[in-house]
Amino acid sequence: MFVCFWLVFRMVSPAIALAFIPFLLTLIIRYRHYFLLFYRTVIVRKIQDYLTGITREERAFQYLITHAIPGDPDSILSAFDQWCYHVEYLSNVGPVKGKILDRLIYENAPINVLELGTHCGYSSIRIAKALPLGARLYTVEMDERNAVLAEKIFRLAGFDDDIIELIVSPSDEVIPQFKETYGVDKLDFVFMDHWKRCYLKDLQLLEEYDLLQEGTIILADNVLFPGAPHFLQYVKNCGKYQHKIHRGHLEYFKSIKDGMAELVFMGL
Ligand SMILES: C[S@@+](CC[C@H](N)C(=O)[O-])C[C@H]1O[C@@H](n2cnc3c(N)ncnc32)[C@H](O)[C@@H]1O
Repeated sequence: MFVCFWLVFRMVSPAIALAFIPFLLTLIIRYRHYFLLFYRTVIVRKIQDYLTGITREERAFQYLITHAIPGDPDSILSAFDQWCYHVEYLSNVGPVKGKILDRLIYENAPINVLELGTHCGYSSIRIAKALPLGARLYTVEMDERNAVLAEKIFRLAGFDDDIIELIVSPSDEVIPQFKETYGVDKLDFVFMDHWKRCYLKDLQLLEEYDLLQEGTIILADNVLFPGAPHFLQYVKNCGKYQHKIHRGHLEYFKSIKDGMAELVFMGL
C-alpha cells in the first residue's frame, strides 16, 4: 500500500497525492488488526527465519523444550499458547476454540478420530488428552518438516503411536485409502483444520468413501476467517448434516472474528 502511495505521489502533483493521506489513514485504522496479523505472520517470521536460520515451527519446538514439562500435555499446550501470544504466531486452534474441541470430544467419547492438518500437533494433543481409553487419533499432515516436529512433540507430551497415528500425506490421497490401510470402517469424529480450500472436497471424499455414519461429528475450524464459503454453502444446502456455527475469534487474535462449524452427519 505504501508503494502504491509512493507511485501515486510520483505520478501526480503533490497536492493531489496529499489528498490521499486521509484515505490511506482510514484504511490503516480500519484494517489495523489485519495489518498486525500480516506483520506477525509474515514480517516477524521472515526476519526470525533470517536471523535464526531455522523455521518458525523449529523455534516453537525449542521453546517447548525449554519451557514445558515433558510428559505433561497441559504444560505443552500452555507453553505453545505463551509462545503464540507473546513470541510468534502459529495457526494452532488456540485455547478458546480449543475448549470447544475438548468439550465435543469429552461429551461424545469418539473411538476413531480423523484430524486433517496436524501442523505442530497442538490440536492433536488437545484431542488425544480428551479421548476415552482404547480410542485412536489419525492425524494427517502433508508437510514433512511439520510432521517430523509434530512427532517429536507427541513424544514430548507422552503420547505414543497407539494413541496418535501420524500420517504424512495429502488428505485427498489418505481418505480414499483410509479404510483398507487403517482397518477403520467408520469415523466417529473428524476435525478439519487444513487448507480451507480442501474442506469441501475432503468432506465429499469422506462421504464417497463411506467413512461417515449417522451421528459422526465434523468440526471445521476457521470457517469465517480465512473462511470456507463453498463448504458452508454445501453443508447448508445438501440436507445431510445438522449444523451450527460456534462464533468467536481467530486464534490468538481477539479482534478478528472467526468461527467453527459443527456438523452432525444424518446419514445419506
Ligand atoms: C492451520 S494448520 C493446522 C493446525 C493444527 N490443527 C492445530 O490446531 O494445531 C494447517 C496444517 O495443515 C496442513 N495441510 C494443509 N492442507 C493439507 C492437506 N490437504 N493434507 C494434509 N495436510 C494439509 C498444512 O501443512 C498445515 O501444517
